[in-house]
Amino acid sequence: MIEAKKKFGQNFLKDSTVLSKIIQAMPRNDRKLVEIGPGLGDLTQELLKVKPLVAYEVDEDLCVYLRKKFSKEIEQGSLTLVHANVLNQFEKGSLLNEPYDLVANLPYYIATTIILEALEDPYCKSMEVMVQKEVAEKFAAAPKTKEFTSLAILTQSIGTAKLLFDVDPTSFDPQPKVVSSILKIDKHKEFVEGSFSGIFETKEQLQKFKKYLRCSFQSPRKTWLKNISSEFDKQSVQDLMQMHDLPITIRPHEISVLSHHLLFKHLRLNDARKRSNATTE
Ligand SMILES: C[S@@+](CC[C@H](N)C(=O)[O-])C[C@H]1O[C@@H](n2cnc3c(N)ncnc32)[C@H](O)[C@@H]1O
Repeated sequence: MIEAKKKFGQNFLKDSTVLSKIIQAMPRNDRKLVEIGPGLGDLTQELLKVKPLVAYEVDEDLCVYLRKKFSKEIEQGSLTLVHANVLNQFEKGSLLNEPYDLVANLPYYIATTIILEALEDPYCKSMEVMVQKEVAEKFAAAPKTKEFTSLAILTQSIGTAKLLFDVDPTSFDPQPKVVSSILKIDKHKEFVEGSFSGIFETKEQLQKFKKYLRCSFQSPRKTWLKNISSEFDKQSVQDLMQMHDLPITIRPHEISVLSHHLLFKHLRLNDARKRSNATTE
């Protein structure tokens, strides 16, 4: 018998209704599938009925169990089981060297980090992941709500994020202390190889946008003007806000994703103009 290990965030999904709802919501296309943390393989078994997959599992004991359980599928090549810490794999590059969809019941202690890595992995085209409900709400938050932070803006700049449904702790063994949710993120078609609608043409621009967001939300209760003025000239920011009809009292979570893109673009242009004036003077 395999004991669940707390240190690896092991809560095994045992509810067949939830399993079939996850399968119903998964994308139907010709892309490869990746699962993170197959655990005892209940979700893996259902996924394999739809298409072949590559699964990353950190726990060697579970890998031994899974190699036996899926010996036929591994031999036939429909399941590739990789014994690895998925975070190390992201560090090396992508989870797969071709476009893929991610479906997983994520280990909660590193769920946010995994989603952020997958967001920036251009080969990952979509995610359907089980996470703690509060985490799903942060990624899928709507503007003007208190959950709408830099995390939601970054996510919704790269794709559409939706909380599909909640999952009760009783669906797992052992039961987690929190309610879980299925989060679906579909990347915008333009986000291919790090290029997105002229806003993030390069990986460097995406990093700059992340820096802009950190600055915009450094004190979430303060006004956006106060936050962003620590990095950019206050008068130019005020002029920009006037141009976009934004009240100077607006706070960062009250600004839409699109407006954040426009503000970021203008601030960068202003900066570039200033730098080129300085070199010609
Ligand atoms: C919440 S359980 C889900 C198990 C199974 N998919 C299910 O639905 O019952 C999380 C799984 O992720 C694995 N895991 C934890 N940390 C990991 C890591 N860094 N890399 C790969 N797998 C990891 C755990 O060992 C466990 O199998």
